[in-house]
Amino acid sequence: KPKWDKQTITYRITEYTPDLSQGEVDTTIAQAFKLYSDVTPLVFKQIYSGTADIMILFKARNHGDFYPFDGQGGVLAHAMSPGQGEGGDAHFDEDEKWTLSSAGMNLLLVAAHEFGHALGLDHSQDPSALMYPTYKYVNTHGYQLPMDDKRGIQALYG
Ligand SMILES: CC(C)C[C@H](C(=O)NO)C(=O)N[C@@H](CC(=O)O)C(=O)NCc1ccccc1
Ligand SMILES: [Zn+2]
Repeated sequence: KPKWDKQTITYRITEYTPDLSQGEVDTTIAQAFKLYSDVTPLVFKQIYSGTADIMILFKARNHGDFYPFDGQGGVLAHAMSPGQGEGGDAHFDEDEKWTLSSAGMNLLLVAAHEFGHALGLDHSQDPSALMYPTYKYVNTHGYQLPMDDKRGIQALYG
C-alpha cells in the first residue's frame, strides 16, 4: 500500500470555496491534518507557492484530472493515494455547500476523510469509522480520530 516515505508533508490550498472565508478554510484544513499528526510522527506544513505534496482545491465539474465532479450531492470530494505529482492531492466539489456546522457538508469531516486517503487509508467497513464510504454528520466539537482510523494510520506511520 502506498504511503509517504517522509515525516514532514507539505500542503497548499490553490483554490478556495466562496462558502467560507479563507481563514476558516485554512483553520479547518489545519484541524483536519492535526487529527493525524496527533496520533503519528507526521508533521504537516502549509506552503503558499510552488508544488506541495498535497495540493488542495475546491472546483466543480471538470477540474484538471480524469474524475470530473457530478454537481451537488453524489461524490463530494476525492483524494489520490500517496505518491509523486498528483499523488496525495485532494479535490473538493464546489457544487456542495461547505460549512463548519451540521448544515450542508461539514468541511472538517470531509477533509479529514480525504486526508485519510491522501495518507494511504482505504475505506473502512466500520460504520463508526471516519473512512466509512458515506458521509454522516457527527458533532465536531473536540472531535478525535475514531479508533478504527487511528489503528489504520498508526499501522502505516505509527
Ligand atoms: C468513489 C469515491 C470517489 C466517492 C467519494 C469518496 O469516497 N471520496 O473520498 C465520495 O465523495 N463519497 C461520498 C459518498 C458517496 O459518494 O457515496 C462521501 O460522502 N465522501 C466523503 C465522506 C465519507 C465519509 C465520511 C466523511 C466524508
Ligand atoms: Zn472516500
